[in-house]
Amino acid sequence: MASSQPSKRPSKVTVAGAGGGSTGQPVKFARRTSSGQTGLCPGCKEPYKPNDGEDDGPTGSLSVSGPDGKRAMSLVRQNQKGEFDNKGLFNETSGSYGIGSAYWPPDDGGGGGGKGSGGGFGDPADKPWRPLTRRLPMPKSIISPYRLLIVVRFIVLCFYLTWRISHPNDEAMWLWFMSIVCEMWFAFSWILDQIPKLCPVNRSADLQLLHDKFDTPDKVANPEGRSDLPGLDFFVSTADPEKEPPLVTANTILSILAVEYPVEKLACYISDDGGALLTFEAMAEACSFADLWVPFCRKHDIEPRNPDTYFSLKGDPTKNKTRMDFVKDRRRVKREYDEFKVRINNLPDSIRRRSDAFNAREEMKIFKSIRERGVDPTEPIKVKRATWMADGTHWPGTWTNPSRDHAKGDHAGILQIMLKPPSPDPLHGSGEEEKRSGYDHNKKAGAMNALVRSSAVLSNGPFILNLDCDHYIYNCMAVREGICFMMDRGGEDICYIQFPQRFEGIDPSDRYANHNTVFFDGNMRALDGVQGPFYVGTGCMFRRFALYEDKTEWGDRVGWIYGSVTEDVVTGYRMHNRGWRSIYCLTKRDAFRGSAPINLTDRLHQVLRWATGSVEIFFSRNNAFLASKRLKWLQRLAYINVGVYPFTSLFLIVYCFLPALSLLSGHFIVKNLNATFLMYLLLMTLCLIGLAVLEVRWSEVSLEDWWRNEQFWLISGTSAHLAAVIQGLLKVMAGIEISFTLTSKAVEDSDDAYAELYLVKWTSLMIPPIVIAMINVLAMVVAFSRTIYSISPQWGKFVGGAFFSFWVLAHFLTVRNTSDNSEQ
Ligand SMILES: O=c1ccn([C@@H]2O[C@H](COP(=O)(O)OP(=O)(O)O[C@H]3O[C@H](CO)[C@@H](O)[C@H](O)[C@H]3O)[C@@H](O)[C@H]2O)c(=O)[nH]1
Ligand SMILES: [Mn+2]
Repeated sequence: MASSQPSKRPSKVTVAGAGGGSTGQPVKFARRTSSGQTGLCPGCKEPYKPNDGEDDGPTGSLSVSGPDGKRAMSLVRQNQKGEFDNKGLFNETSGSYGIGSAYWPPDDGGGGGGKGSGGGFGDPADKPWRPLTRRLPMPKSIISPYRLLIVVRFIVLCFYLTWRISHPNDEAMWLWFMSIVCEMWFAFSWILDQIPKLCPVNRSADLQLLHDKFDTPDKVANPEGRSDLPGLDFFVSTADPEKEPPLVTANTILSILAVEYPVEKLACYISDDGGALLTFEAMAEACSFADLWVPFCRKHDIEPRNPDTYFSLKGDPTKNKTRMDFVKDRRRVKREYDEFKVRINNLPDSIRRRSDAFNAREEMKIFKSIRERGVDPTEPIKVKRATWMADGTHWPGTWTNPSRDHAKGDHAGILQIMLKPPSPDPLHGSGEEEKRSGYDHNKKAGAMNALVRSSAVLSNGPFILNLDCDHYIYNCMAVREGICFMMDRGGEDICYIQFPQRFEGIDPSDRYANHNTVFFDGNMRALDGVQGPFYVGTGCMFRRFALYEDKTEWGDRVGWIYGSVTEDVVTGYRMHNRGWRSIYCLTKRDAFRGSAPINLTDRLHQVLRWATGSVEIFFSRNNAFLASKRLKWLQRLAYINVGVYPFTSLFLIVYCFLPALSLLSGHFIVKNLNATFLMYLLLMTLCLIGLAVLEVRWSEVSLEDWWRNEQFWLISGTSAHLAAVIQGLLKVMAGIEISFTLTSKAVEDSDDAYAELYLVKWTSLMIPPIVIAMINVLAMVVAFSRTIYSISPQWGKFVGGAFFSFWVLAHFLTVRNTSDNSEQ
C-alpha cells in the first residue's frame, strides 16, 4: 500500500487560508487536469505507465495531455485596438472576459465583416453565418388548445367560486366556509403554477458546428489544431464520507476528467465540507486512476465515463467496438478499477493504522525527551492524537494543535493542489490569495463560493459547471451543448445553463415521484420560454462573470447566496432579478445522472428541506413580490410560486378532512347536490383532464409519472410542507436555525435492488397522511352503515361524501408496476 508509507516523492501540498468557518471544516481540493504528471500528493499511488504494452493509434493515444503545454488564453485577453487579428484567431479572441462575445469579431474587422458573415473565428468569409443553437417552438396543435383550455378553466373557476360564495350552505355554515376558503386558495395556487407554463419551448444545439468553429485545425491560423473552446471549471461538492461514499465522489471525478473537452481547458475542483482525510485520499487515488481511465475512454469512445456504471452495464461490451485491442484494454482497465475499489475500501483502515504508527512514534519521542530531562517517567504524558497524511505531516483537518484561526469550526479553508496542470505557466499566486477571512461557511453555498475564489487564481475558466458529488456525467458531449448556448450570438446575457436532473436506482413505478419529471420536463421547460429555468443546485453551467461583481458582497449579492437551505433557487433568482436570462438544456441522452432517496422517510426529509428553503425565501428579501422590474412578469409569478407553495399545505390538510367531516355530520360543502354544482364539477374535471393530457404531450412526461406527481403532491403537501411552514415560522420568529440534512447516497448491498424502498424508518412526518387516510376510511364505513340502517336514507349525500373521500384516498393508493426491468 503506497498510502501507508510516507511518500518519498516531493509533495507540493498547498495549504491556504480561505473563509473562516463557523460550523464545519471546509477543505477544498483543487485539481487541474492531468498531463500524466502525478505523484504530487501524499496518498497517491505510483503513476500508471500509460503506454505500457499498448499501441498508440493516431487518435487513440493513451496520453491525456493537451496537444502542447501552452494554455490557450481564450476569452481572457482583450484586443485593445478592437482589431480583428487574423493570425491569432485560435488562440486569442477579441471578446471581453466571459461575456460570451468570445468569438464575435467586431464588424469592422478583417474577417469579412457584415452581419451575415461574422460567423466566428476560423470561418471563411464566404461561408454563411449559422447559429449554434435553435429555439424550437412547441407544435401548435398541442400548445394552442392547451392555452385555450387554461383560459376556459380560469373562466369556469371564476364562475364556480362566485356561485359558491353566493350560495352558502346555511345548514352547515362551518363546512361551507372552510371549504370555500380552501378552494379560493387552491384557485390562487393553480394560477401561480399554471400561468408561467403558457409558452414552453424546446431547443437544440449544433455540436458539429461548434466543432467546426472551435476545434478544427487550420493550416494558416491553427496548424497544431489547438482548440479554441473556452476554459471550463468543474465544481464538485461533498460533505460527509459516511453519507456520500468517497467511491461515489471518485466516480464523479473520473467522469469529469474523461469528458470530451480539451484537457488544457478543463479544471476540476472538489469541496469537502466534511474535511475528511478519507475523502482527500480517495480523490488522490482517483486522480491516479484517471491516468488509465481517461485515455481508455477517449480511445474506445466509452460511455458513460463513470467506471462503476460502465463496468456494471448489462449487455455486450464489445458492441460497436471495432478496435482490435479493445478487449485487452478493457480487461486491463477493469482489473485496475477493481484494485482501485479495493484500495478505496481499505483507506479507512490504512489511515487508521498509519496514524497509530505515527502517533506511537510521537509518543516515543516525547517520552524520550522527558526521560532525558529527568522528569518522573511515571507521570502520565498527554500526547495529542492526530490524523497523519502519508508524507508524515498532520492532516490539516484534524485540528490537533488549535491556534487562532486554525481550530475546528473556526479556521481557514484548506486548498490542496493535487496534480500539476498541463500548463507550464506558473500558477499565479496559488494559495496566497485564498486568505480571506470573515466569510461564513454557509453550507453548500459557502463551499461553492470558496471554489469560485480559489479557481479564480488557478484556472479562472470563464465557465463553471457545478455538480453534487453523486451526479456524474452520463453524456460526455453534453457540456459542449451548454457551451454552444453560451457562445452563440446573443448569448452574452445568459447567466447559466441548467441541465435537467436525472436519477438512477429509483423503483420502476417511481412511487414517490423521485424523478420529478413534471417539474423537470414541464415547469422548467416552460420557464425556458420566459426568462429561463430555476437553478436547481446541480448540473448547471455558469458564466463566471455573472457570479462576480463586487468582491465585498459574497453570499449576499454575489456568488452563491447564503441564508437558505436551498441556496440554489435563491442564487438563480438573484441573477434573473438583475436581468440575466438562463437556458434549459435538455440533451437527448441524459447529460448527468445522480441518485435520489427512494424510501419514503428520506424522500419526505428532502422535500421538507426544499419546502423549508421556500418558506425562508418567502420571509426574506428574496421574496419575488419585492423583485426588480428586470424580472419578467411570468418569471416573477413562477418565483412567487416557489415561495408560496408550502403554504398550500395549511389549506390542503383542512380540505382532506372535509370529506370525513361531511360523511360523519351528514352535511356537505354545498346545501344539496343540484344540477348547477354537478355541472361545474363536471366542467372543471374535464378541463383538468384535458390540461393534463395536453401537458403530458408537450412535456413528454408519461401519464403515470404525472399521476405519481399528483399523489406525492398530496402526501408531501399534508406532511413535509406543513412541517416546513412551521419550521420556517420558527426561524423567522424565534431565530431557530434549520440544518441541512444530507441525503444518503450509500447503497446497501442487497439482493433486491429496491430494498430501500420498503425500509420504514419512522418519522413524525408520516403522521398526517396516515391519519387522513384512516379517518376517511373510517368515516366512509360509519356513514355507509348509518345510511343503510337509517329510516330515510340520504344516499345522495353519502355518495357525494364518499366520492370526495375517495378522491383523497386515491392519492395514497399505489399500484405497483410489474415491469421491473424497465430501468436502465
Ligand atoms: O453543508 C453542506 C451541505 C451539502 N453540501 C452538498 O450539497 C449537495 C446536495 O446535497 P443532497 O443531500 O444530495 O441534497 P439533495 O436534496 O439531493 O440536493 C438538491 O437540493 C439541494 C438544495 O437543497 C441542492 O444544493 C442540490 O444541488 C440539489 O441536487 C451534496 O453534493 C452535498 O455534498 C455541501 O457541500 N455542504
Ligand atoms: Mn442529491
